[in-house]
Amino acid sequence: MIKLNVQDETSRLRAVVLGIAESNGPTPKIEDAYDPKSIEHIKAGTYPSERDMILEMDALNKVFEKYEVKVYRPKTIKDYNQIFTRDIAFVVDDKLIISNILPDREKEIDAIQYIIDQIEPNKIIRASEDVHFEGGDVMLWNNHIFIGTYKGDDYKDIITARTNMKGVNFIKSLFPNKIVKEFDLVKSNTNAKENALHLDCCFQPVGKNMAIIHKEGFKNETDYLYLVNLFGMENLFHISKDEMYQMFSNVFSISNKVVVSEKSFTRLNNWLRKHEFIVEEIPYAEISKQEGLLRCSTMPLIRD
Ligand SMILES: NC(=[NH2+])NCCC[C@H](N)C(=O)O
Repeated sequence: MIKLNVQDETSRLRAVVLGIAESNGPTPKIEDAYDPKSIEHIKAGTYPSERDMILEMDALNKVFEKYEVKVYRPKTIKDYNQIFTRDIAFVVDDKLIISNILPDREKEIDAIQYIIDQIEPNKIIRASEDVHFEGGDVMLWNNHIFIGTYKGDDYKDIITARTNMKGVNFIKSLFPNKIVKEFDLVKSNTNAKENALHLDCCFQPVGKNMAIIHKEGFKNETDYLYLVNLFGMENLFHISKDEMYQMFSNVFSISNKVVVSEKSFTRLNNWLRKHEFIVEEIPYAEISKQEGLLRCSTMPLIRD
C-alpha cells in the first residue's frame, strides 16, 4: 500500500509518478493538438522527437535516483502522449484526487490504474463529469490551496482552459479547513506567449517563502497582488512573457533546498543559487515545446 502525504510543493520528496515519453506517437495533426506551443512547433517542423524527449525524462529520472526518490512510471499506451502526469491526478494531504481532464487526454488515467490500486480506496476521490480540473492548476501552500481557473463565458471554446469554477468549488468542498484561493488566468488558444495554460505555467512557490511569478498571467491585478501580499515583493522572482513561454515557473522542487531546473534558465538558476538553493540543471527544452516542463511531468505521492 502507498501511504500518500503531500502538504505543499517543496517538502522533501519521497515518491513520485514521472510521465513517460515512450510511444508518444507521431507528430500530431494541428487539429489534434491541444495547446498553442505544440501547434507552433508542428507548423514549423520542429515538434520534438520521441527519442529526444526520452533522453530528457531519463535525465530527470537520474536526479530522482540521486536523491533516492521512489519513482513510478505510467504503463505505456501505444502512440499516446503520457508526458504530463501532473494533470491527471494529484495528492492533497492523504487523498488522491482524480482529475476530469481534457477528453483528448482521458486515457492517460488508465495507465496509472496499477498505482491507484495500491492506495486505500477510501482515499481516492472522483468528481462528476461537469466538474473540471487538472493538477497543473492546483497548488498547495501552507494553509492555502491555490487554483488556476478561467471564468470567461467562452470557457467551452477555450481548449487551454482546463479548470472551471465547478472544479474550484468541488475542491473547496473537500477541504473546508483550507483557504482555497482561485486565480482567473489569461488564456489563448493561438498564442503561447499570451497563454497561462495552467497555474504552474505562470506561478510556483520554491523554498519556504519564495515564488516564481509572471504578473501578466493573471487576468486581474488584484489576484497578482494577493500573492505579492502573501509572499512579499522581495521574495518573488518575476519572469517576462518570453520566460513564461520558456516555462521558467515550471521547475520542480525535491526539497525546500533542491530545485530541478532547465539548464538554459540562466537568470532564474542564478537567482536560485543566490538564495542558497542547490539547482539540479538538466536538459528539458524539447519537452517544453509541448507547453509543459518539469512540474507538469511529475505527480508527487509522498513528501515529508
Ligand atoms: N501542468 C501543466 N502545465 N501541464 C502541461 C500540459 C501540456 C499539454 N500539452 C496540454 O496541453 O495538456
